[in-house]
Order: sequence, then structure tokens, then C-alpha cells
Amino acid sequence: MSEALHESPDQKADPESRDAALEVRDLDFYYGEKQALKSISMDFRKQSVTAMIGPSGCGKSTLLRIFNRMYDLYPGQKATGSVMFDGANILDPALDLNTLRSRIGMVFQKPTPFPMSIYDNIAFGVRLHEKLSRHEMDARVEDVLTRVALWKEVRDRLREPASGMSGGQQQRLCIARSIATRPEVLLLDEPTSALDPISTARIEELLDELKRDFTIAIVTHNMQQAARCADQVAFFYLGTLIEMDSADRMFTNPRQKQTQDYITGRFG
Ligand SMILES: Nc1ncnc2c1ncn2[C@@H]1O[C@H](COP(=O)(O)OP(=O)(O)OP(=O)(O)O)[C@@H](O)[C@H]1O
Repeated sequence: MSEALHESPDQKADPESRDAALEVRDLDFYYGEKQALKSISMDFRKQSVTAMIGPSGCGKSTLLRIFNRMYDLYPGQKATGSVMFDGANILDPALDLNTLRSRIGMVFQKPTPFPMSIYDNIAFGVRLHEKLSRHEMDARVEDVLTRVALWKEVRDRLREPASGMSGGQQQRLCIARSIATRPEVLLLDEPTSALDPISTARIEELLDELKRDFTIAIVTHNMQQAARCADQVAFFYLGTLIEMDSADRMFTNPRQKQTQDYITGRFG
């Protein structure tokens, strides 16, 4: 593991939770005076998909954005508690953010390709972190485009602008771009809400494939999607984690009435 994420002895991960890539403990988050997350504690298991569900405004996206320290860009936003990742606390102000963001990738709701060629969309982030030869970079681009099932579609137009791709292709390109720096964790914030059903199905298949190598955290409003893709599901309400369990249990026999009401469409 990288030495760049600094580690202090008292921040070592609990051996009991060795299979957790992210360990969230007593996490509070504030937008100025407004508290958006309240005392969240949960683990995100390695090589699995954790879905975060809950009504609009319950704090799902806020939680996801904490994991790559997006809130740093906005004065007045503050997180307390801890999020342990590979022995370091993500909330630690001394953490190297470039390294963190190369190890925890993020994919947004709307496909956001850079205004450059398909090839450079992948190569751009890689160049910031690794010195690869031309041949190695070509191989990396081919590898990640193959993994997101785009290679055959775009191999003959790698130098063309990414903006000429369809929405579904652009989103797969964004996932390829995120995994090109070989992160451990992939965060996806409603990655299919702007896509048609066929593109959505391809992304869902892709998640199943990618979880062999990555820890995946996904925010979704789509209960069927959570049921299809997720291993664990966490239900949030008004900034609080109400319940977290295996997807099977959450969708068949949740412990809390609020969860039951939400997944059966009685509120939210
Ligand atoms: N920049 C901001 N400034 C102030 N409050 C904010 C800001 N962003 C989000 N909030 C508030 O924080 C709470 C959580 O928002 P968040 O976007 O995390 O919810 P969400 O569950 O992801 O919602 P949605 O499903 O609609 O995307 C909401 O009450 C929201 O109004």
C-alpha cells in the first residue's frame, strides 16, 4: 500500500474489521450551522457493493463526497469523527488529497467526460500519478476500456472528442477513467439516473464485474437497482443511518419500520 497516506500508530485499523475498506465512526457533517449527517458508523466491505438508499436530502451524497474530501473545496463545511482507510483517517487535514483521490475514485450522476479525446480522458489522470511509456499508456487505455466493455466500440476513434459519445458510453468512459489510476474504492453517485435502460443494465453488469477488484459504494434512488447490484444496503433518513444489512435481508425482512415503509414506497 502507498506510504503517501500518512499513518499514525493510534489510527491503525481494527484487526476485527480487516475486510473493511472504509470504516466510518461517529461521523458528523455540517454545512455551516446545518448538520447533514449525524453520528454515522458503518463499514464498507472490500470487494463488495454497498448501496446507500433513502429519501431525497437524507445525506447519501454528502457521505459519498466525504470519502474523497470534496468538502475541502467549500469553506464552512466540516466533518468530525473518523473514516479509516488503509490505516489513515480520511478526515485528517494532513492527508495528501491527490493521492487520496487517485485511490478513491468518483463517478457522478451526469457523465462528465473532460473536453478532450477519448484516449486523453483516460491518460490524463494516469499521467498525474505515474510515468508510463507510450506503449504502457496505450496498454492501460486498452485495458480499462476493455473492462468497461467500450474497447470494441471506440478503438477506431480514440483520438476523437469524448463529447461525441452517447450518454451511456460517456458514463462508461467516466468509470474507465476512474479505474485507470487503479483505485481501491469506487464511489458512484446515482451513476445511471441519466441513462436509458440498456445503458443502465450495462453499468450494473459492469459493477458486478468490477467488485472483484474494487470496493464499490453507490448512491441510488432505484430500489430494483440496489436489489440487483448491492451486497449490503444502508438506509438513511434525515442524516441518520437507520439500518444496514445484506441486500437480501433489507429487501425481504428489514428490522426497522422506516426501512420497510421506504422500500415499499410508502414514503420518500
Ligand atoms: N451545499 C449545501 N449547503 C447547505 N446544505 C446542503 C448542501 N448540500 C446539501 N445540503 C443539505 O444536506 C442534506 C443532505 O443532502 P444530500 O445531497 O447529501 O442528500 P441526498 O440524500 O444525497 O439527496 P438526493 O437523493 O436528493 O441527492 C439536505 O438537507 C441538503 O439540503
